[in-house]
Amino acid sequence: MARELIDLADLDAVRVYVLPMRSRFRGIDYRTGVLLNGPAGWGEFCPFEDYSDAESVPWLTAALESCTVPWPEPVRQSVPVNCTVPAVDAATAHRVVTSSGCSTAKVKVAERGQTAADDVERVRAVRDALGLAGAIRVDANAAWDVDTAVTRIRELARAAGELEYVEQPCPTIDDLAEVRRRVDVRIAADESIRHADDPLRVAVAGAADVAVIKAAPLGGVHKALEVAEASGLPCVVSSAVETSVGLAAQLALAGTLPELPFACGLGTTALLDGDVVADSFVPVDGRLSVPRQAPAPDPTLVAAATPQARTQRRWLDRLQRVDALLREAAA
Ligand SMILES: O=C(O)CCC(=O)c1ccccc1C(=O)O
Ligand SMILES: [Mg+2]
Repeated sequence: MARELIDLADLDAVRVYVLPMRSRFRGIDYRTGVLLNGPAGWGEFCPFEDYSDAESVPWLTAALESCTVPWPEPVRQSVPVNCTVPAVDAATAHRVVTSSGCSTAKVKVAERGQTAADDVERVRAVRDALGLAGAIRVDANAAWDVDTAVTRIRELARAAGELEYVEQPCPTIDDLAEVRRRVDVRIAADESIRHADDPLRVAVAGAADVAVIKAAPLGGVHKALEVAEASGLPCVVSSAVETSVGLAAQLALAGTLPELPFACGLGTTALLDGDVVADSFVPVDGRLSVPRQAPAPDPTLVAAATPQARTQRRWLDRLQRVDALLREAAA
């Protein structure tokens, strides 16, 4: 596959966008990225601002894959998704769930500056909004040590009635394995599976019940499918809070996995205030369709999301530097 061989100068369009987040998420209030148009359509390059150029290389590989080669044949036409509840107050959490129409919710917990009681209240509100039939998973983004994780998971499981899984309670694989032995809630690995060259089967075996995979940081749909297979675990595809252009690749991945036993973390356009495509990927009855290619941005929406020249310059420079690294790696 010659997807990384396209010259950036040969792309038909390169557009920088900035969209506000509805609530602060992962410490950010705005999402920024670059939309690329190539021979096979559109792709999105949107590594978080704190990522190094080296860490951003697979994000560019994924974006170029999307605009230069077709995705593999999907095995399903739509996928169930969760709504994502940021570390907001209980009333807001209730609204987020109710307005999503999803029957699975992923709740952010262990946010810096908040208390265990804040998490319990948020999870109670989410259960109230979902009803007993809904599923609740929580994501601690590696914030806890082992003992804290064991205590908090038990508290949150009680508040939720039942937890479907807890995502990345602790930073290391060894910690995950120990927490997994001590609680009877499933453990999902997310941050532990960020690089396609992580020695997966060995690393995650015994430490997790579920693997969270993302097309962009793993270098695209094809690469992420290999990672999924190597993990030997049931997989959940989760977004990087892209626009609908980048989300399309994640949906292609979710549509192609041989097994999809859990809802995916792809209901995230709700986290953004706006989109760059007219027909935004908003879940209907808790599901999203699997597209065959990324949707084309709407010129009016892109114009409205275009930042000032300084921000454009910064992102185009970043794109050039990461592209240079990608070429070095391919040479
Ligand atoms: O999985 C979801 O519901 C939404 C995506 C999400 O939580 C996320 C989005 C960007 C970066 C990290 C994460 C994460 O899962 O930790
Ligand atoms: Mg996570």
